Amino acid sequence: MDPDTLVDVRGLNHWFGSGEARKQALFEVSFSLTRGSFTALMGPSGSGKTTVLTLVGCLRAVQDGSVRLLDHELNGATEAGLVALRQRLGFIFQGHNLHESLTATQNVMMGVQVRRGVPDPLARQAASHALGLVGLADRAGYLPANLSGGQKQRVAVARALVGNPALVLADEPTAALDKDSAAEVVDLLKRMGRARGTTTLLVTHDNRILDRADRILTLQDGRIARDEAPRG
Ligand SMILES: Nc1ncnc2c1ncn2[C@@H]1O[C@H](COP(=O)(O)OP(=O)(O)OP(=O)(O)O)[C@@H](O)[C@H]1O
Repeated sequence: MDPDTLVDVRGLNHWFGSGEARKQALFEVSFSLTRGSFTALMGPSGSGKTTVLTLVGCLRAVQDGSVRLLDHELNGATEAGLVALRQRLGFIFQGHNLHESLTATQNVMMGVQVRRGVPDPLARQAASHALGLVGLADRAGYLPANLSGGQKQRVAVARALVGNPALVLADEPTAALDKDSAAEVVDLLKRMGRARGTTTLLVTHDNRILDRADRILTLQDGRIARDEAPRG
């Protein structure tokens, strides 16, 4: 695999259900992601975007085809191997998924503490730094209930990036946000990705994100229908 390639997906097929209900969701999907790139994954509802994201994110087992991530083949990998790889990724899901009983800092600390053996003071220091980067230093002690939607999503961004992941996978991170907050969150992801060399794959229906992506992959009925680089 090219050393600049972080993710290489080849001939990926995926099925859901069994017996008569068995339905193919992905058909021979192939693409690769260069280190440090910011890629939007587009496509109509049901086209397979989340399925691709969860397969690349080691959240489901690869059934057929090849997914190479960080020089590991996911097809046939053990659960322990998948867990270890998952710990090197950052996830941002729609609706932020913050723990309501934990402060912003504590939520972000969880992004460090998924890796065992990180002492509390170090995790806290990293979390404070990450919250500063997303412009929330003055909200560090707030519970999610006291933050706006955009602020919560920025906490989620900080949590995803705090462990310095090689790859950030985001599933519709701006869906619940107004135009300005959405632009802010995307710019933030992009800027922090650039600064740290993080690769980002972002599933979205949001057309506003398109002109910010280095590359747009479009899925249609489980197949890659288009692969565009907007700025050539
Ligand atoms: N757990 C599941 N069980 C059965 N079918 C599923 C499951 N998850 C997804 N599917 C089916 O697989 C196909 C792809 O779904 P997927 O969620 O990947 O699409 P998507 O492009 O992310 O859609 P959306 O934009 O609506 O989230 C759809 O036909 C969907 O119904």
